[in-house]
Amino acid sequence: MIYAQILAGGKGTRMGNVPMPKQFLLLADKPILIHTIEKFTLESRFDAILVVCPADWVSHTEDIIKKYITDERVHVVVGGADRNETLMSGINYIQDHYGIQDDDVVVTHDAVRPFITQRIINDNIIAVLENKAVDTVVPAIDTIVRGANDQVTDIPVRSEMYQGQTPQSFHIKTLIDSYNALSSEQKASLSDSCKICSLAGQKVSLVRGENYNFKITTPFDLRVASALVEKRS
Ligand SMILES: Nc1ccn([C@@H]2O[C@H](COP(=O)(O)OP(=O)(O)OP(=O)(O)O)[C@@H](O)[C@H]2O)c(=O)n1
Ligand SMILES: O=P(O)(O)OC[C@@H](O)[C@@H](O)[C@@H](O)CO
Repeated sequence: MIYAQILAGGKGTRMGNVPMPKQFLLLADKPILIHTIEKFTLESRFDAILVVCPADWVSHTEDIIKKYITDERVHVVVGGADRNETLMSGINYIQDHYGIQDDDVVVTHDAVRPFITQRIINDNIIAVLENKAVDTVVPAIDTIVRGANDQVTDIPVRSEMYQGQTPQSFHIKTLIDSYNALSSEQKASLSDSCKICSLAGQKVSLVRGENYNFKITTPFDLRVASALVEKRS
């Protein structure tokens, strides 16, 4: 089976003083989350599309899905305290509702990257059917500088530097085994799901993202996203 998992369990604290987690804010005529779900419903190879949201936003999430989406593959799942706990809540849902087979894979995506393209989804599906873990990246445009205590400690070669996006796609059994192999300190330090696999010694393949597939994190990002949507329509 090929699953999609949309990670919508965050609080959006960097968005500042807004009335709801950023994934539920309107982008033009509908919530950011709905734009993202729509892109996944266009892909017929997904057997199920899980939307993992905060526990106290389940009924709101169900309401907006009912309003905007007619695809019966979409299911709402309760997320966790951090992003990887949310990811694993979705995996537990798959285990409980469908069972996990040897060749099952999942394409996971941030709810707040609504400009994902069908090309990126397709490349992730193709890559994850041949590899255990896949990351979507764009080449670093700025030079990346490593620093500590107000001092430069390293300036890595830029052509080897990328910025991580999502989707991040996994062979599900490998993801579970890799996650279970981590210590609780390692789990707490992760800001990225592919790192689960790389810390566990798994190879992670790269798929080309798009600058357009940016994450809406701050009020500035929301203004850029709104301008892009308005220009398109
Ligand atoms: N417990 C969490 C935390 C984050 N996410 C999701 O992971 C994606 C990317 O994370 P980020 O931009 O960091 O979202 P937030 O954690 O909501 O934002 P912030 O860090 O500003 O609070 C978002 O779609 C967010 O909903 C999640 O599913 N579960
Ligand atoms: O570190 P942040 O909380 O901004 O983001 C966490 C994740 O969303 C991030 O790991 C993916 O978007 C891809 O790197």
